[in-house]
Amino acid sequence: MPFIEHISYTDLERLALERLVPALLSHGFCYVDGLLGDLAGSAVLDQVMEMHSSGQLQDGRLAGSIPGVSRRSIRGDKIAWVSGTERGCEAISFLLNLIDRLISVCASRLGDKAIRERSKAMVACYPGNGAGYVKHVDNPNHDGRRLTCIYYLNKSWNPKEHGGVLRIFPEGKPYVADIKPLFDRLLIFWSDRRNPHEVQPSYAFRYAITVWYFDAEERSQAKKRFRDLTASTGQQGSSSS
Ligand SMILES: COc1ccc2cc(-c3cnc(C(=O)NCC(=O)O)c(O)c3)ccc2c1
Ligand SMILES: [Mn+2]
Repeated sequence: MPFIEHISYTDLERLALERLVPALLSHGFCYVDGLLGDLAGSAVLDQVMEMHSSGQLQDGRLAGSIPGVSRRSIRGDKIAWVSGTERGCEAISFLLNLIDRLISVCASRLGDKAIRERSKAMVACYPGNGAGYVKHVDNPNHDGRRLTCIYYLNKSWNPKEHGGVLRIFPEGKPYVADIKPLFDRLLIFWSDRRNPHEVQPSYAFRYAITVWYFDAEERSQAKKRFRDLTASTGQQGSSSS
């Protein structure tokens, strides 16, 4: 049996190991362009636009309401949650499967062996009326979300005209990172307080698909806290996204 001099990684694994993992460890965020290619990327875009035009995207909710402050002034997106098995989501399912494989390779190198599950995919459209999303942290209080992955779908996006830049304010760093929501771009960042971020006002339809990957231990602790809370207050626990 000849000695195998090298293990041939697939392009996906090479991308994860040589680009994504080093960037996540050093900067806490990274993005990849041309993830699916034009054909598959356009198939995902077509399915998202069909969801939008058929009225399947609803106003994005907030984790908690603030008296006297309109929800829209905080986040103006319209969203739908998909598992990928729905009819008309075949291309979205292909995308989710690819991101799952990418993250599973990364997780083993990020010291996060416990990343075993993720949220459903949040299909979002900022309607282009100047709405954005104020500066926030996705997971400020240990709800289990470890990585945020956002796949952008916006062809010929010009921030000067359309705005809609995602600005990340990496904790403790002297710079901000402005990420254009460009077609076939995948952005990955730590979901916790390391990465406060905002969506600047958008002046054209701005499509994205987001999935959050959970740290299994933190997620189960958060679910336990939620069960204890609802048991002690006697409220019906709402299903969390
Ligand atoms: C309680 O139910 C829900 C349901 C959905 C929720 C979605 C978000 C969310 C968080 N971050 C972003 C973001 O940062 N987007 C960056 C970009 O598009 O470039 C975004 O678009 C949406 C927050 C809270 C939610 C609560
Ligand atoms: Mn966010």
